Amino acid sequence: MHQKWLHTTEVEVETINSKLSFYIETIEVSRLSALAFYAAGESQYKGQRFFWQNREKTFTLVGLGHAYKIENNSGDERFDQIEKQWKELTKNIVKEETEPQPILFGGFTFDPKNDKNGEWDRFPQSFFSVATYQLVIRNDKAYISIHLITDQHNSLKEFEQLRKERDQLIHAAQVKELKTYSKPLMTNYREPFKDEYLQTISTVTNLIKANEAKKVVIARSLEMEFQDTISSPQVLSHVVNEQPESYLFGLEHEDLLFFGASPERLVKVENGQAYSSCVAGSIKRGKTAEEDQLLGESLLNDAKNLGEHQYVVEMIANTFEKNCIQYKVPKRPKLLKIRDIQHLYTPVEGKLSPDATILQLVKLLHPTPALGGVPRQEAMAVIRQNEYMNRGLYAAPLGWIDAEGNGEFAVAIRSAALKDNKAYLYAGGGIVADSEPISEYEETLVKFRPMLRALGGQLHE
Ligand SMILES: C=C(O[C@@H]1C=C(C(=O)O)C=C[C@H]1O)C(=O)O
Ligand SMILES: [Mg+2]
Repeated sequence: MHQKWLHTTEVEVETINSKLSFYIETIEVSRLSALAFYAAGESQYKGQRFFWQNREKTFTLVGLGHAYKIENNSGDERFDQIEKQWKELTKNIVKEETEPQPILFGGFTFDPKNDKNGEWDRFPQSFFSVATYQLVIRNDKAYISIHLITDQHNSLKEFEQLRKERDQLIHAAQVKELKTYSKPLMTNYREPFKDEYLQTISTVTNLIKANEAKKVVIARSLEMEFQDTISSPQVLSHVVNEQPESYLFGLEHEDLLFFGASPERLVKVENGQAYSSCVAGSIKRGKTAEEDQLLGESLLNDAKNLGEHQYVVEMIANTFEKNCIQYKVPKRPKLLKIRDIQHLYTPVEGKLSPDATILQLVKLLHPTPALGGVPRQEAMAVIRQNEYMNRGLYAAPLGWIDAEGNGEFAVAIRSAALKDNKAYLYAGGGIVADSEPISEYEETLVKFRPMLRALGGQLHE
């Protein structure tokens, strides 16, 4: 395979606690499957990998190993802290010398105040890393960067070691390129707290009718068990093959893999331009083109769904109003059609004010009323009290930033957590005054489908 050396750089870093050196080397490789590169890290870097692909499939990112972790359990301060530490680490990086730049990838959990135990117990409130091996694929070009961040002065030997390993990983990825993966064999399927969930929907509609909130998003989980422990390239390969119209993501933390295929952008910033999307209001896809169109039209005219949607538009527009020099919001929603479901969709776009940043927008936007509710604090309290699970990263901001202020975060829905031979799938929906328990329940079944399919579980048609 063709390889071209691009740059080797050393940057000094001064953090509050220490002086570090940040070594970066990037090569361009002629052609590489992102998933095969991820799979090549199976023995050395299991538990320290990530995978990301944007909706348009113009940007793919894979990370193997943690060159540096930035994590915290700082509640409301967590966004500012991540931003501050990332700025410290990358302050001396000169863009022109390090293209593509080092990327920080990770997520913020949905609600730091949720203390329910379960699969998320060991996961911090914010978890980000710079990968030891970073693969970026964009404009049909693949770049692999080695990152070494160390307080040792003479690291040439260590760096030489990393170069050797990089070449082995590339070789292993080429060997694995055409590998196909089977579906896991499911042995058990549970729908925990189904009756409680139905009851909660009535409780919440009553709270809303009594004016205690206007909208609250209530979610639930499914549990599946498998004959064997599932590898994360195995599930990711199915997601990649089956969900072309979504953000695709996988994030490993110790023995947990969180993965999914979300249609929903929280925020993207590119050269000072910010983009968000209001996605709320749902209906299934039709079996024929005609039925699909009729369903879509009924969604566009349905008062309950338009109500759910409008709360999101108001809140996101408001945030752009305060953080942009100019911004635009279409008057009416369009349809966003993905494999299993169609949604009401309003894109929002604006030119960021000079002092606004992507992480500030993440902090202000999360959770939008598409995942939390209105008013925000009241809705969060209702969720904490009424949901029978800890959302962890489900419905939370997940994505990346670079050293220049560019980046993108999706809302991590249509997602699941995988641990050993068990999977926990998550789905919810926006509850408003006229929501009905059974139709909300059915809406969650449709929303579970992408992950059920990837995991080889039965589909509730
Ligand atoms: C909460 C989820 O989805 C959100 C809720 C929607 C709704 O209630 O109509 C639609 C899209 C998402 O913003 C989920 O998929 O779990
Ligand atoms: Mg809904």
